[in-house]
Amino acid sequence: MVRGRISRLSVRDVRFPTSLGGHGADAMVSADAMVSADAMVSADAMVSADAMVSADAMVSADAMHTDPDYSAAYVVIETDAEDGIKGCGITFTLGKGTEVVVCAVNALAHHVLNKDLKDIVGDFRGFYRQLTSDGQLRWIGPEKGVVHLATAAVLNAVWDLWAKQEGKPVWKLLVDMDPRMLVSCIDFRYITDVLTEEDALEILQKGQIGKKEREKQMLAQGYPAYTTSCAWLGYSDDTLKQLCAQALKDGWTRFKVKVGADLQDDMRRCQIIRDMIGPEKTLMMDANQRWDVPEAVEWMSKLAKFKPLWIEEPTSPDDILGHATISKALVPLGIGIATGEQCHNRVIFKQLLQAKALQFLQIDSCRLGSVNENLSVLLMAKKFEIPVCPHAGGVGLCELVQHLIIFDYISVSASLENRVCEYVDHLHEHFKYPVMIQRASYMPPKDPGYSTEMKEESVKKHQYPDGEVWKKLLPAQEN
Ligand SMILES: C[C@H](O)[C@@H](O)CC(=O)C(=O)O
Ligand SMILES: [Mg+2]
Repeated sequence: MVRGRISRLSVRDVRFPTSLGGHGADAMVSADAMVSADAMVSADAMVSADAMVSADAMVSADAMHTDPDYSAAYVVIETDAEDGIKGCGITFTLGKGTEVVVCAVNALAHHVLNKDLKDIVGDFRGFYRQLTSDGQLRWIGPEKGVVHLATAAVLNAVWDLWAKQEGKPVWKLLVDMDPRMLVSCIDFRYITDVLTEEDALEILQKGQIGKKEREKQMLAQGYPAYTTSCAWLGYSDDTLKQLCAQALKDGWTRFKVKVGADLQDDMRRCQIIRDMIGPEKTLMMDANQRWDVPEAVEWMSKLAKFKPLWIEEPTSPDDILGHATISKALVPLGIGIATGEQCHNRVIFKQLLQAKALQFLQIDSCRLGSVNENLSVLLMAKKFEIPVCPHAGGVGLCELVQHLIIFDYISVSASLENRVCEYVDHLHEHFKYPVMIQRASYMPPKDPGYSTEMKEESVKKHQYPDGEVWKKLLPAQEN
């Protein structure tokens, strides 16, 4: 039973210095500037202040994410109910970006404070619309960029609170929810030309057939995953080989490699990985928006010999027609286009689908407007029969998105064909309910909530700029 009035909202800037080990880097970092990847295995194995590399030292002219300190704007909402249950929400950012998102969360807070949770979830579409239509904040969106990341953090906290009060993990809350209620959480504004409320209801009603069996299957086998942990651009060949060998030992069969900085370097690294994983295992490539459209086609035609399943983010995430052109050129070579981790909202996804611009759709639990907007994208993907292969990694993205993709399989897609969810092996130790991977698959979480709650000691230690970790690092940065 949903209860309580939201009495408090707090938001904190939590940053992990992952860039020190080259983790998460999708841009080349000069060898001199690099700190050994081994130095940064966990937050506790912190590198010393001397090892801190200034961002400027790493940035090259065509840099993408050279120094990604994985970070989160971490929102906690409390209610006046006696149960003391809190809702925790995050959105994923990189370093400095967090302080901007924190401001936006504070600017949105008045929409949540003093609201009854039952009124929020009783008209979730209306509440979503209220947050995304704030008369003044809308101008710096709408439904995109910082303000939308902030919306995601707040709504993720609301979903966590709701699921915790119901005593269910979010995936199960969604699976058990009546299709009409699910539909009532979605804002269909701007997408009714491809998905109406009636279409959504029909898809969800069809999804009821065989639901119990699929739930059992998920609980027994989990949802298939691929790993991005072996081949960040910041890793040396030796680190790549070592991580790849370990991943093979651990049973991984699908691997993603970062490409796009230097063709000869890509050729060498892709050859190393193919040699290690053999011809049958799956290889994906990720360019993180590196190329212009013709360049993407040309570059990928050269990497085609390594048989990638997809090229991810070949160009600007906003260039829908550019993606369509690339897709037309590369699909005959057996390479699909994957994109979504920086897709602003459901409208961009709608157009990517309409333009046949992607073969794999990558939802992101913290970029779109939480579960609400992700539901609309899952349903559109189903309508267009495009497999959803979520973006995860960062900090907490695996924890959240597993709920969405497990729900998608049980209640929407009913298929595992060509579907796989990203996994990155960083920072899970900071979560109270970390993901569980078995046999290279996500095992459905059993704890109530959205797996968003962080350990308080981790938050305290990594809070920027006054957490213990940053107090040690910052003086070196200032020198
Ligand atoms: C900056 C991030 O690490 C980004 O490179 C992640 C990404 O593209 C992915 O996981 O895919
Ligand atoms: Mg990517």
